[in-house]
Amino acid sequence: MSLPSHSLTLIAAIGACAGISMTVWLAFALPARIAPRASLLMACANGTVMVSLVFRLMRSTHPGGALIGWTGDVLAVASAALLGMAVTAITRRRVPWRRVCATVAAVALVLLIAPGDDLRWPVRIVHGAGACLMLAAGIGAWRQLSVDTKLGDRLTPAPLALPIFLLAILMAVRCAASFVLPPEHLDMHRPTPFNIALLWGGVVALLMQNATLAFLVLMRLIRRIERLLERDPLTDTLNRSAFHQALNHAHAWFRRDRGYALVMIDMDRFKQLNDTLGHAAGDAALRQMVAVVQPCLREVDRFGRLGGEEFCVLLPDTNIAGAALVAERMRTLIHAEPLRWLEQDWPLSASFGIAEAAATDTRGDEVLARADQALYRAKHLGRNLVQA
Ligand SMILES: Nc1nc2c(ncn2[C@@H]2O[C@H](COP(=O)(O)OP(=O)(O)OP(=O)(O)O)[C@@H](O)[C@H]2O)c(=O)[nH]1
Repeated sequence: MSLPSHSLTLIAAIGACAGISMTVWLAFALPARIAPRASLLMACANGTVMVSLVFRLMRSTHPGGALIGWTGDVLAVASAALLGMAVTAITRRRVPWRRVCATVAAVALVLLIAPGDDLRWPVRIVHGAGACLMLAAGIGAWRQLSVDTKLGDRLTPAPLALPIFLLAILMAVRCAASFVLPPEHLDMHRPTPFNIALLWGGVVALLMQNATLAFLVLMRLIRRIERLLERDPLTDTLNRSAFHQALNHAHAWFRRDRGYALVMIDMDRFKQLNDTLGHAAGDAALRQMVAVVQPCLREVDRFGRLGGEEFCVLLPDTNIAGAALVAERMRTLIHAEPLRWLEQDWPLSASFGIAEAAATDTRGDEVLARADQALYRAKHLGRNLVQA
């Protein structure tokens, strides 16, 4: 029976895929500086795959070179560890450097004391450890993608974690094969159907892994750009256009029987603060006000800056009585914490106007206009007040 391809061609294909991927990830990490930490780890992982393949091939051509074989094996485990760390870097923030380095060092030590003349031992140790590392990375990626609400609203974790699990399965299969197959069949040079199938799996898994990680990096980038487009840079609340979008969305739901209320907030005598303490103090007061009222809000509430020192909070599923309670709590908290600036305290306060969506409102802007009128009344009645 003629085999579909020679194993050496497939090993070269894995090396070429790893080399091309390494170059792309290096371009991501260095000139483009896109997710530099994860990209650099992916470049190192692919580079290590390439170098380890060369060393492990040399083991067959230099059968006596125990050090060559050992280096190739350690690099193979290191490549699995680096791939796992890259996945962690892109899905989580903290990479467990110490734990992974200790695992690779322990595997290197075990490989040193294992019988060098029997290929089954390095295959068991390298692929057993590699499978465990990839499994841990896959589970970590799955968990993180399941709880990551920023990505979770668009992506499901299964297709993203799948290539990592595929690599873990391939490594586990080769580890298991070392208990069943005769040692000479474990040499990947030999074009046995098992080796060919495993090598094809390696090519596919490597390509899928790189494509998935690149996709995740791009998703993060898109999220960051979207965030920059919708956020106010000073206070990190929604900017005017993003808030209006949220308001229109809430009003569309209101027509389907989901009420909402608005709370307009305007800092009192802010011009005086700016003129006395300076613009930087004014900016600090705005940031402090936002930080102080944030704990009063639920996750579904939307907080936006409409301009200057004027803000608005959208409270879904809330009536006017609920909005009054929230606004009163905010008012008390703002007033309780003066701005500490250059060793002096400046009293802060804000006025509030609240309104609830009514059946006669055709657009969200009409509710906003009512909240604005209520705010005007609060200012007119002496400030530091909530008005409906
Ligand atoms: N520091 C700072 N000041 C701002 C910002 N945006 C607007 N302002 C200032 O906010 C002040 C708003 O002043 P007014 O509209 O007169 O309001 P006010 O002094 O708070 O008076 P009342 O609302 O009636 O209590 C102006 O001096 C603006 O220059 C900002 O981003 N940072």
